[in-house]
Amino acid sequence: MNPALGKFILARTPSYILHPTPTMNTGMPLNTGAEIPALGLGTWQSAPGEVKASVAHAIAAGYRHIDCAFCYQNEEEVGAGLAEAFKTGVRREELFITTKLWCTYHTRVEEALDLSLKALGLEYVDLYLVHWPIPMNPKGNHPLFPKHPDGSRDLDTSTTHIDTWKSMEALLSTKKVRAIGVANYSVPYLEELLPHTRITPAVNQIENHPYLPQQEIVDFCKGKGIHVTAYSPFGSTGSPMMKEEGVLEVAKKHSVQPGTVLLSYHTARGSSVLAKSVTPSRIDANRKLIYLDDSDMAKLENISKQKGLTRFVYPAFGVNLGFPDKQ
Ligand SMILES: NC(=O)C1=CN([C@@H]2O[C@H](COP(=O)(O)OP(=O)(O)OC[C@H]3O[C@@H](n4cnc5c(N)ncnc54)[C@H](OP(=O)(O)O)[C@@H]3O)[C@@H](O)[C@H]2O)C=CC1
Ligand SMILES: O=C[C@H](O)[C@@H](O)[C@@H](O)[C@H](O)C(=O)O
Repeated sequence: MNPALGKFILARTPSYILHPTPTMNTGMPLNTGAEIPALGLGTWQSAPGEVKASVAHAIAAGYRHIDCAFCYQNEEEVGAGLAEAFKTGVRREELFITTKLWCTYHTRVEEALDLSLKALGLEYVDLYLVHWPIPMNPKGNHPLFPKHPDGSRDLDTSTTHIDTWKSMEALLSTKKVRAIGVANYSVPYLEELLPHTRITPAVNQIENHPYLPQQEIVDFCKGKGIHVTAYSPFGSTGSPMMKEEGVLEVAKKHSVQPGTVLLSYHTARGSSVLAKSVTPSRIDANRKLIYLDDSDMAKLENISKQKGLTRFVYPAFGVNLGFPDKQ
């Protein structure tokens, strides 16, 4: 097309077409050909007695993406919430369910998946993630969090996350997973893994918010066709980021709640995002996403430039996970 004509058309195209407002179920493309809904309900630290109702409420309110993990020890209750939703006529294929391989199961990948599927009451998950790239002793003093007498984590050094990935790849032919991916992978860990993969991870799920933009990972993943899902968008437990001044300013400008800004920050970057709540009114409020323009994003990006980086989730594995803020 003639460049001048292109410019003319662009100048007259309404901005809502150029920058369509994302919705909670905007599908974001994965390298498998499937799509992941922009917003997912988180279930970490959703207590027993609360999580069934929160999952059922979220699905009734329109959520289609639920994030789970074996180590959250609540998959059975999540499954009860899913069963409730199915009773109302929601079909399995309308949902996008993620769960994760826990560290003490790196040498028992299919066994771990089967345990999660049984608890969730599902025949398959849409996405199965390696929760952390650190294998832990499967025969230690605790099934999930084995420790040495000095209190340090009991790691399994007889295997590596590359071996784990090969077992993940083998799951695809079982039809019990639609896609496989990783979580908490830094650039150095991805660089170590990718030369050994037959299947590129579909997703890298990482902590992400204006206090921890992790632009280097977001850019690296984009270049490799790996979709980024952001976790702890509110700063995790107690949602500390909701009170951040820069976030409040952008929220005021758009007449929305700070949570809307914190969630929309990710869709503006092409990432999906997980928001945890067990409170019905918050589950409802978190559905709203808006379009943030370059000036909004610049303001949000400025927060960590001025205040420094904060990482809220960093379990004491006792190894260098390769994140620049933790060197
Ligand atoms: N792969 C991984 O290693 C990790 C994955 N994740 C995933 O990401 C999800 C989200 O991250 P998470 O760390 O849980 O934290 P979030 O950043 O989602 O924050 C959760 C906290 O925010 C509160 N909250 C939620 N919505 C609102 C609202 N509208 N107004 C005020 N407060 C609100 C919740 O309270 P309440 O529930 O009481 O309403 C809870 O205290 C997890 O649940 C999990 O699924 C998270 C961490 C690590
Ligand atoms: O997904 C949430 C987090 O990764 C959580 O599973 C870990 O932080 C875990 O509690 C640990 O101590 O290793």
